[in-house]
Amino acid sequence: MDAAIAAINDSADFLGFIHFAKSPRHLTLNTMKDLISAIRSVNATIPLVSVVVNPENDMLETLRDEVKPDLIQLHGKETPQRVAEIAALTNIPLIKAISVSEKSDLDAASLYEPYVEYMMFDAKPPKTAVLPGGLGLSFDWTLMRHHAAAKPWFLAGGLSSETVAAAVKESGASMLDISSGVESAPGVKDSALISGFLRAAKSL
Ligand SMILES: O=C(O)c1ccccc1N[C@@H]1O[C@H](COP(=O)(O)O)[C@@H](O)[C@H]1O
Repeated sequence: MDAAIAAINDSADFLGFIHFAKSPRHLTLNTMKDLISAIRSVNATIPLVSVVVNPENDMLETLRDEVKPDLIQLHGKETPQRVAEIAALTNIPLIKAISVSEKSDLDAASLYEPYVEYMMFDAKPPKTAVLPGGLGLSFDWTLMRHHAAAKPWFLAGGLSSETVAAAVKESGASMLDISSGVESAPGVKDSALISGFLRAAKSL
């Protein structure tokens, strides 16, 4: 909660919460529900995002009916058809994350755009990685330069207050997403790092 308050005080535009058991940032749906409710009692307007990976319908129904985030971020290998189903099932605006290591990884993005509010482009994890994101890995940001997008998109992966200026310059991103770059240890958000990142990003 302290990190969320720090981010709100430093004018973050979104807050995200991870539901993925293998992650050091994992929150149960009950904990996420309580946290979302607590944050809404101090700030009713900041959009709150539940981050999930290849979710089953029963979990999505719990998100929709109990957790009630403003957005759901899909950070797995969901196909465009599955994203369409999730949009219809939840009626909650979606963010679809795409893993990128080369230009051709961007080709599929347009297939998702009819069903989502935002796209996200994150570094492709190594095959051996346990997590699909949150690894602090970046990709060649210049790949985004000529990407023709019909929906607004976030740049994610390996961002920090040190890298953000180059990331924005090279990618042309206007929306950024950060996780491990504002942590003092895996899963431990650091208010000073959050402030430093938001100051650096908003000064660009
Ligand atoms: O952070 C995690 O543990 C995680 C687990 C499962 C799916 C996504 C996850 N993180 C997301 O990955 C990107 C980039 O993170 P980073 O800045 O490179 O650490 C971001 O959207 C996280 O929310």
